[in-house]
Amino acid sequence: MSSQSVLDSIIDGVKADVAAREAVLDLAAVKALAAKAPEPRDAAAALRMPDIGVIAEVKRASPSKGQLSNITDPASLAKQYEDGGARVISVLTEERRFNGSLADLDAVRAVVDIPVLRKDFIVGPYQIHEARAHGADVILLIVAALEQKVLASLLDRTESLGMTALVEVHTEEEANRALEAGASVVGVNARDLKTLTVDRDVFSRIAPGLPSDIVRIAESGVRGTADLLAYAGAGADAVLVGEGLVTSGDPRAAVADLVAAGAHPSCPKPSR
Ligand SMILES: O=P(O)(O)OC[C@@H](O)[C@@H](O)c1c[nH]c2ccccc12
Repeated sequence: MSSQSVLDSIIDGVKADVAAREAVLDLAAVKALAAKAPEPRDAAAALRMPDIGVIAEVKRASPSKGQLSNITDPASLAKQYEDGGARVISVLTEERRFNGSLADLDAVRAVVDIPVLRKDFIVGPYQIHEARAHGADVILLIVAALEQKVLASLLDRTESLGMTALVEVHTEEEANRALEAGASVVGVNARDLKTLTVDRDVFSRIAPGLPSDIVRIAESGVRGTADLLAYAGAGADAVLVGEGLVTSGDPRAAVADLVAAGAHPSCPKPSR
């Protein structure tokens, strides 16, 4: 058997799940639903605001840790994140490894006023229209999972539907591909999706090389304010936090702590 990375095996499952959904609701039908969805909220503008933004994630489980939190009411969790000062809510919709769903996305989008990110492994246009149909304002595009032409066309499609693409990279080469595809919001994931190891220094190696007009998001590994400050020092506009919030016991307070650290005069500020 050839050696399959974690990412490859997740993508195989996602493709099977997308095919099953598309057999029930075809592309034309999902496009029609997307056209009737509420207008997208401007996430790029939210992320360009002063101070360090917090993107708070609804994350039940992960391939590296298994179950993280028994989230029975994702809408209430998202509302607590919003009350704590989050700028964007991320909702994992991948089912097999992250135990998420589009129902979680629906529930969250209905109760918050800030932009919502559909966090999934996007492999083709169907999921982009589907994200919009379920109210997503932002979608994640993972460079490591997409060929260059596909990445560029999915980015175009995302923007033509009025949404923002958060383009995720883990290496300099991937960062160059993201820029070449036209990304304006780049996320540097400290977690290598092929091996699941976390290295927070990946952000400080890649972010300074990005053009100054690019919004820079530091993803993964934020367990407290010290991690936020370190990412801010390396040029982050925002941090994306999952595990640290869902395991905190008080999600509103945990977000509020991060937001306060990011607004403190001693915190390095985005240079734009
Ligand atoms: O739970 P953490 O370490 O705070 O990480 C959040 C987020 O960065 C992580 O969930 C993530 C980043 N990129 C992804 C891509 C797919 C699935 C999940 C992710």
